[in-house]
Amino acid sequence: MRAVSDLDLDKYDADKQVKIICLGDSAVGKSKLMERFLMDGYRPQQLSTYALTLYKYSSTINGQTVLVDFWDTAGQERFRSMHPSYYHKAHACIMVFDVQRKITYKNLPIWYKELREYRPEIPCLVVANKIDADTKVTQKNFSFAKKQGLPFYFVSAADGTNVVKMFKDAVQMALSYKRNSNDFMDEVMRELENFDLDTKEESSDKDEETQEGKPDSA
Ligand SMILES: Nc1nc2c(ncn2[C@@H]2O[C@H](COP(=O)(O)OP(=O)(O)OP(=O)(O)O)[C@@H](O)[C@H]2O)c(=O)[nH]1
Ligand SMILES: [Mg+2]
Repeated sequence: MRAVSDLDLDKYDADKQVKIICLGDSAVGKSKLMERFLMDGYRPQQLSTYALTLYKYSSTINGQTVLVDFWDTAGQERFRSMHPSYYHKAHACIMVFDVQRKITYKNLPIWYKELREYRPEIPCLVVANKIDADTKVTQKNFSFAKKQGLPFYFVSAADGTNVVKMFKDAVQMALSYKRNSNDFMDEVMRELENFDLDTKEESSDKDEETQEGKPDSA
């Protein structure tokens, strides 16, 4: 088994190579989302059976090939803390919770705090997964993302809803961050404000959180 420190992190300095990490409680669907997105044509490359999985993705954007490494872990999540090298040189973060388990939403501030300790500036997408399990859930107002000024996505790894859009945005944001440009991020934020997902408007100002920024378990 290779230790994370053995990985060649310098490669992420190359122009068109980005690293995107995934955070969130255990069983929210991080791995299933990656598998859903990468299913056709890209096979996950497993570096370690229990510590870290690296999913390789390449895409041609404006005639240029972009290489993306999606980092995914298992196991450590239960401590809600990652090894610093997990964050090292990451260009974007996908932060996932499970709409079926409120606690995973309430834990987002813990993940977000640690992310910002290591990577204060990188784009971070907030992802509500498993919306297939409850069609009404998209009417709920999960305000954490809005409060933090982060892009928010309702997705389902099971039926694929919004998965490609979310990942493609993540790649673009990572590239845009690498180029020190906020243009794409601004564009996405504008677009998501008008994004409808074929459902009703979110109307209520009600919050899923009981205490702002204070999860009820730590
Ligand atoms: N209904 C439904 N179930 C899902 C969805 N995504 C994942 N699951 C289920 O949730 C469970 C956990 O998914 P994983 O992708 O393994 O979760 P994870 O976040 O990678 O979990 P760890 O590796 O333990 O951190 C599995 O049983 C999946 O089948 C989804 O969109 N809808
Ligand atoms: Mg996993």
